[in-house]
Amino acid sequence: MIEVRQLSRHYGALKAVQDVSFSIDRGEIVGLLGHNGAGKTTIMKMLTGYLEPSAGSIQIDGLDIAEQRREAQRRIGYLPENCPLYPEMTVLDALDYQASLLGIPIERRPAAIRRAVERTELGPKATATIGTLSRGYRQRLGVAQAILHEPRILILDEPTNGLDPAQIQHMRALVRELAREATLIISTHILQEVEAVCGRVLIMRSGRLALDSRLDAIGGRPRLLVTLDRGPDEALPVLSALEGCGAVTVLETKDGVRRRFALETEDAPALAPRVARTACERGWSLYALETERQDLEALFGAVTLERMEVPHG
Ligand SMILES: Nc1ncnc2c1ncn2[C@@H]1O[C@H](COP(=O)(O)OP(=O)(O)OP(=O)(O)O)[C@@H](O)[C@H]1O
Repeated sequence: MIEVRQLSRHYGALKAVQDVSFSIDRGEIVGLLGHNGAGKTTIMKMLTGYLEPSAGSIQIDGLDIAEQRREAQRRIGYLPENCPLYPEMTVLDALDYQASLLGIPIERRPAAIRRAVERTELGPKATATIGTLSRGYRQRLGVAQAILHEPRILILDEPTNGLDPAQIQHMRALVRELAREATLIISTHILQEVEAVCGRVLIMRSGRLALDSRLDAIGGRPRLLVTLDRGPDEALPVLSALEGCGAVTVLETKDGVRRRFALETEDAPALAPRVARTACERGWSLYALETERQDLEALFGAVTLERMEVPHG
């Protein structure tokens, strides 16, 4: 659905985006993650046809954005980072104006506007002037403008930026709702944003794509963490002998009584009940039994650890 090949964009000597390639299938929700200045907005502007790449190609639904820009843009809805809105217009006027810019025929506009208002729950503010809206409602209006023409691809730049926690919850619910009918790319520097709504993450670092991974693949195979009231001398031989258990590592001693062990295994859900049964049979106290997963935060930290300067020249 989206094919990006060796995309680069330079601003003078500054290499804002360098040699980035990825493809996105229909129905995916992809988080584009990176520190400030990593190149996220530059990529989004190129995907939406508002900025020309210095090198590389972008295909949207099989259309080359350099050659069939208008056609490709018709398939895309875009919420820019600072969505420009006219404060003196009402919500309905703004949507009507946007519908005309999008080329929606006049007879189809009322239905398109009604549907966008319903989906973004803007009904109570439909006749309010934009200048009186809260930040949350303005963002919803930005999204409503982006979905008026029912695009197959939605690109949202920092959709929860500046929202309060309740507004963030609402925006996330809206994003999930929108994803039922469209492919979504969401740019953010907030990890929780990606974990809350995305199935896949692209991490940018200094203009380059540092990681492209499905979220459920992050962290690899989880270890089983076991907290017992037994020391390594007693527990290690028993745990290591359990069916399906690989190497066992002693992690730490908790309060002098509880010990934590990490069990490597191909199948943590199958090993967990064996550990519980064995502890019970031996009269050990089992304080905790949990699977370990390297989370996105750890990964993001590792991938973006070196905050490299954007190279010049
Ligand atoms: N029009 C421009 N002219 C010159 N440099 C620019 C321009 N737009 C962006 N840059 C620079 O390109 C780099 C990438 O910027 P970009 O806005 O794409 O990053 P970002 O990841 O979206 O950051 P943020 O999270 O802060 O929005 C930055 O160093 C930025 O200063």
